[in-house]
Amino acid sequence: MNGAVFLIFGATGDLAKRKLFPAFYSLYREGKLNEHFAVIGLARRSRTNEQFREDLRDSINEFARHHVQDDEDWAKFAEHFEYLPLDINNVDGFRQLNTLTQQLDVKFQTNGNRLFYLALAPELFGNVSYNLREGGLLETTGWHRLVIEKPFGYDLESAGKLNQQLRQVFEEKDIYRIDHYLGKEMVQNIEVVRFANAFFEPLWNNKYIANIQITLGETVGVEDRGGYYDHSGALRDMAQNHMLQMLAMMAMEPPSRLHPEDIRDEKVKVLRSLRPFESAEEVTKNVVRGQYTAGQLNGKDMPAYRSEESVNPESNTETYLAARVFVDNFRWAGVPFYIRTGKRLPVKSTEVVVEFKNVPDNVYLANKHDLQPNLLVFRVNPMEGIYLQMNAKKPGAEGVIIPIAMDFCQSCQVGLNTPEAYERLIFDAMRGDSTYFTRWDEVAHAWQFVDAIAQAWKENSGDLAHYPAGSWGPDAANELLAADGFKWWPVNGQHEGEVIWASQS
Ligand SMILES: NC(=O)C1=CN([C@@H]2O[C@H](COP(=O)(O)OP(=O)(O)OC[C@H]3O[C@@H](n4cnc5c(N)ncnc54)[C@H](OP(=O)(O)O)[C@@H]3O)[C@@H](O)[C@H]2O)C=CC1
Ligand SMILES: O=C1O[C@H](COP(=O)(O)O)[C@@H](O)[C@H](O)[C@H]1O
Repeated sequence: MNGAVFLIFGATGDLAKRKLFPAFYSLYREGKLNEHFAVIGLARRSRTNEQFREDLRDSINEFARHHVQDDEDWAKFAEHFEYLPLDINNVDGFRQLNTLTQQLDVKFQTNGNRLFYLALAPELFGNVSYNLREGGLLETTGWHRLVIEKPFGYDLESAGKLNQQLRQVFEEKDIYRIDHYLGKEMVQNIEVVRFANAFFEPLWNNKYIANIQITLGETVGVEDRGGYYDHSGALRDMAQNHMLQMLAMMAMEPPSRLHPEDIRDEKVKVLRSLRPFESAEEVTKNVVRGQYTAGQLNGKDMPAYRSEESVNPESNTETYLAARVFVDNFRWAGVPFYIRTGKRLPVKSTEVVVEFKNVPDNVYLANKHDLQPNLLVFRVNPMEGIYLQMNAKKPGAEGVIIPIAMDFCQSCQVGLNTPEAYERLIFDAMRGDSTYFTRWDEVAHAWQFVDAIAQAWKENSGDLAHYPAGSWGPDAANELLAADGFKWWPVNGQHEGEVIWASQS
């Protein structure tokens, strides 16, 4: 690693405080950031370097997985951080920023490498990139990379405009679009489990898989992001990005090489193969949307979405979505992918369940055993691990078959040592590895797919179902699977059937 100056735009904001600064500290503590780095925090409000470093220390103590040990250690880390008040619309401020960056480049020997992290509202991305160029910040011999946060646009058209603005200044290879789900340990593990195991790879197709279910459930409501969320909803906030990215990881073909572009090529082929919804009727038949009303969660009263701060009291924004999606290619023809996400659900849990088809009518089925399907579950969040359910003979009992499980709980083993998604992604951006960032064509295909849903909803607000906070969403989401002869499998370690053996070690 040859060092870099990191310029964090939006350094006084929530993302910087909760995710970015803690990630820098963990990288430093783990030796992944050597002494050749500097961080410049940028935002409009005034802060001295000392105040900024105090804020930094508070955020690390509150949110980082490594806490600050002693003052000497802290001082060594903190001296890499400086703050400059800057309004991104003020080009002169960028010239001043360039001078400071050059000084830090010399001081920490970072070879002219610069990473610009835009933890800002997307409307500001275009101006920042123009002003980076006008301010001379791209005139060094090192590399220049732009890391940007979601949401990347509001629909295909706005995303396209945003992309054009960025591309006037940066090449695609230097744009790192964050989807923090791609930084999660178990999402990255999907490809390893799929492609490194002889007993999964041959079965990974429509001959053996009945359906795939992706659940991304949250107990939280909209917290202090009501203004943003009411404009976005679950479709744009979660489905367009995290859910379709996970679907692509599950469905993609094996890449020919483990090169970022090869992996992204395979993912984009999946997104291109999503069967589009051609009419409002198709959307109604395949997509359920809901909004939470007042309810109870973990014994506490929860307000209705429409009573949340900064939310329109008559809002029709969806806080829940479930959909039946098909990938129209040779491997997946006829296999439904069911996706669901919602706020104020009973548990925080992200899981992907692969339900295998049952064995043919063999001697066991002929004997009228009620065989449970085999399940492979990727537990992404908060518990991390892999769960495999199969059928076996109940010990001692005559002819009784029961489901047993192999339950690998990775988070029980490595616990706090698992790097946080942002830590991993900042490290990758620093190394120039774009594998787990989204390329423009992926983003564009994902928008194209969800735009058809958004358009149908815009024309008909009548099919918004309501669900009480603390429930699993509208009944229509169960009916969606029941119509195909399936059901949602329980998540968060609450699987059905008599599990007689679970290994947690
Ligand atoms: N918070 C989160 O968990 C997540 C956030 N994101 C995305 O990250 C981005 C940032 O989010 P978040 O941190 O929550 O937002 P905040 O509103 O908390 O922070 C916004 C930051 O932008 C700065 N800012 C605003 N206008 C200007 C300006 N004209 N010039 C310079 N700085 C400016 C603000 O500082 P000041 O007022 O001092 O100028 C502040 O530091 C958004 O795109 C969001 O969607 C994505 C996923 C999760
Ligand atoms: O991007 C987002 O993700 C979070 C959920 O992320 P997780 O890592 O906590 O599962 C979600 O709450 C937020 O609305 C969305 O913008």
